[in-house]
Formats: sequence, C-alpha cells, structure tokens
Amino acid sequence: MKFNNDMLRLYAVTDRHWTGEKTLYEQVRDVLMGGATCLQLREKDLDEASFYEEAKNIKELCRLFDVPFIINDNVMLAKEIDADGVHVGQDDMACVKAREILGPDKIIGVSAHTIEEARIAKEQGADYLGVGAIFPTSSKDDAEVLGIERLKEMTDTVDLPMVAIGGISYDNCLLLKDTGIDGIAVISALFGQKNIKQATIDLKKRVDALYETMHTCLTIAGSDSSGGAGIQADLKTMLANKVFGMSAITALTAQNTTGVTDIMNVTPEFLESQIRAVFDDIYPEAVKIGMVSSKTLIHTIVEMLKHYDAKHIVVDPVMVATSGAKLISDEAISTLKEELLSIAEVITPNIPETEVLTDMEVKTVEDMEIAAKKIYDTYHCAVLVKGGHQLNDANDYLYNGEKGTWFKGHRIDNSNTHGTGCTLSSAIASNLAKGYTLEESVRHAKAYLSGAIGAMLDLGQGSGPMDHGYNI
Ligand SMILES: Nc1ncnc2c1ncn2[C@@H]1O[C@H](COP(=O)(O)OP(=O)(O)OP(=O)(O)O)[C@@H](O)[C@H]1O
Ligand SMILES: Cc1ncc(CO)c(N)n1
Ligand SMILES: [Mg+2]
Repeated sequence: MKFNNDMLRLYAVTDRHWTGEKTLYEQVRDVLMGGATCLQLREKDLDEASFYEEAKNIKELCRLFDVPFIINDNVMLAKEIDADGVHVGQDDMACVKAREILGPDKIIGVSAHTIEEARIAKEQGADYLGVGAIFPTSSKDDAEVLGIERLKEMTDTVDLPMVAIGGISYDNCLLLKDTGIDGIAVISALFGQKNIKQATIDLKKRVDALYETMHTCLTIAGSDSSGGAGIQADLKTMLANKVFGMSAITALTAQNTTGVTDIMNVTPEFLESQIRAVFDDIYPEAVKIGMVSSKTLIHTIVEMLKHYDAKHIVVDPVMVATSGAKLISDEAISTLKEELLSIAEVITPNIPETEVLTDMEVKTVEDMEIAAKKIYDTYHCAVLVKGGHQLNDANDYLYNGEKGTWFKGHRIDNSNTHGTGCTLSSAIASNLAKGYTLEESVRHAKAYLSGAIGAMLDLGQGSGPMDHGYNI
C-alpha cells in the first residue's frame, strides 16, 4: 500500500492496557468501523510470540478496511509479516536502514521532536513524521511537551506530511486548526473510551472539521416577522446547509401565516450601506435575492452587485406570498425584468410568476417547458420553473439554454408551505457557494426542502412554516 497524506487523518495507535472486556482484536475492529484511517500496533511489553500472533490477525483485519497496518519499532517483524509499514522512534533503527530493509513501497514514519530530527528523517526517506508530544500525555512518561507553536514551526519549516501526537483528545483537538498537520494520532482518546466505536466516529467528525472551510452566502430580501419566509427562512436554510449566512434587508414585513399586514421598505441608501458592509469585509461566494418591492431598490441591488462583481446570483422573483399578499409594485416588475434577471445565474419563479414573466398561461407541464425556454431566450439566465402549489405535484423544470432537466419531487401531503420558495432558492445559493454545479445545487436543495416539508411542523392558523432545522 502506497503512502498518501489522507492516511494520517485519524491515526489510531493501540494500547491494550486500556482493554476492558474486549480483546485487542475486537478493539481494533471498533476503531476501524468508526473510521480510523491508519492503525499502528504498539504493544510495548507483549512477548514476541503473542505480538506476532496479534500482528498477523490485525493485519488481515486492516486489509478488510483498506487501512494501512503499521508496526511500531520492530522493522524486522514488519518485514516478516508483510505489514504496510513501520513507525520508528529516535532510539530505534534509523530510517535509512529501515528503508533498505523494507524497500520503496512500504510506509515509514519517524517520531520527531525537533526541526533537526525532522530534516534528517526527510533526507533518509521517511514518508511522514509523528510530532509530539503536543499536550501532556499519560501514554509516554518521558515525553517532552512541544505545544502548538513549536508544532507550527515544524510544519512551516519541513516539507513532509505530519501527524500530531501526544495528549490529543476530543476536547482539545480543535486547537490544532491551521497548524499545518495532516491529522492526529491518538491512543487513549479511542482505546481508553468506554464505547470505542462511538468515540472513533465522534473524533473523526471533529478532526474532519479541522479541514472544513466555511463557505459564505448573502441574502438580499425582506424580513418576515413570523420567521417562515424571507430573510429568516434564508438564514435558517443557510445554517442547515452549513454555509455562513449574511443578510441585507430590503423591507420589513409585519406578517404571519395568515397574511401580510404591513410593509416598510428600507431606503435605497440604507440597502446600499448593508451590501457594501458585507462585500467589503466577508465577500459572499453566492447571493440570493428575494423580495424587492420597488424600482429604486432593484436599481441599487443591480448597481452594487455589478460593482462588486458578485458571483452565483440566484433570483427568486417574489411577487405574491403563499397567503396571497402582493409583495412587489407593478412598476417594479418591469425593472425586475429589465435589469435584475439578466445578472442572475438562475431564477426560480413559481407558476404565477412564470406567467407574468412570459405573458403566457402556464397550465400544463408542456407549458412549463415552453415558458422556461422563453424566459431563457428573453433574459439569458437559467430558469427553474417550480411546479409547487399549482400543478399539484412537486416537479420543477430547469432550463439552462442548452438542456432542460425535470427535478421530480415527491409531493408531501402538507399544507404548511409558507416560505418554500425562499427556502429552495437559499438552499440552491448555499450549494452554489460550496462549489456544486447548478444541477447538483438544485438536486440537493430539493432534497433539503422535502425534508423540511416532510418534518410536518404545524404552526399558526394559516399555511404554516417548515422545520428548517430538521437535519441538525
Ligand atoms: N407539498 C409539497 N411537497 C413537496 N414539495 C413541494 C410541495 N409544495 C411545494 N413543493 C416544492 O417547493 C418548492 C417551491 O415551490 P413553490 O411553487 O411552492 O414556490 P413558491 O410559490 O415560490 O413558494 P413561496 O410560498 O415561498 O413563495 C418547489 O421545489 C416545489 O416543487
Ligand atoms: C418577506 C417575504 N419574502 C418572501 C415571501 C415569499 O413567500 C414572503 N412571504 N415574505
Ligand atoms: Mg415564492
């Protein structure tokens, strides 16, 4: 098995002294099932015959999981049982010698505590370094504690994959963010836990989080005081889709599940200030636009998004709320058509909105296809026509100028659909922010929306909101 850096992500090192009721073999199976990416057999005071027996069996187990099996210290044994590699300390066989014995295809790791040791190991052909102890540890009495700063110096200076070891636990593991390591090696954080498999699953998630970057998304829309649509739905959707959500508010609405009782637009100047504040600092990777009820506000948005060269713009051409309330002025509709749609990557009209945008009646699925093409030809943006409420199914049609795709949804018998359109467009924008293609973004967004509708939340006296957080 050839070495690659991903193997170091969650590196499990055995220590049967922690053994409770389970045998070493069973414990290793637990960590492999939990998602460990490398296994090192390190049993300091086990007699040779028993070590050999354990090593042979555990090697076979690791093969089943396609996880490298590394022997601690004993190069000759690694050779004899055809392990995937060996890990040597500073007092063990030198790395050059180990390489000579094992050949180029085996994995060799070296423990390094200083930059000098790290450099030598690299010269001698080590594949990776184990660097520690990072924190105080009970698994090695004589280990000097390096700390985070010295770890960073090592990763900055020596160009070799590194796994951090020593005292790393579920609680302190996130302190290793941005230290340049390729993963963590642990003993007691896995083998010292009551439920070893669950501890491995939990720690794996935690260490994976060290490598996740947070994507960012902006919603420019109206506030819905009842929390099910508008800005509130957008931010909840972004959170549930693990994207950092930001907002520029176009209007406040006094609204609940039965209707909209009042609307107050912000001034164009204040909308501009909000958009500037966001873009000048945390540049959003995608932008969703929802309710914008006046001509001047639409102008402001178009001007600002062009100025900042905004990416991945999703426009939900909101005209009428599910409750029937009108959310845009007639003169603004023409500005929306003339200025806003052409800067969008995709727009997401429902059927009544599609009719307004195309001046045609949309009564059938064929009409949806014809209207989508017409929208593309007129405004040069991809379009997702939502079947939603009107056609009594949950099928939406995406047309991008080259091809049309039906996204078939499973219609859920739930009249609580306040904010479905806001939620779908925000989920699409979140997925675009993460780097998915438009088609993938729509597919994932529909799946998220179905989950939120399917959670069957039932609040309010009208068409109620969905459970945006059903998946968290
Ligand atoms: N009962 C349902 N079950 C499953 N999916 C649904 C249901 N109702 C709507 N959808 C889906 O929700 C999405 C939004 O479509 P819809 O036509 O409801 O948007 P909208 O009218 O803009 O919503 P809003 O009320 O937020 O303005 C579409 O993907 C649609 O297929
Ligand atoms: C603020 C706001 N935006 C959009 C919609 C669309 O449903 C709504 N009801 N309220
Ligand atoms: Mg809508």
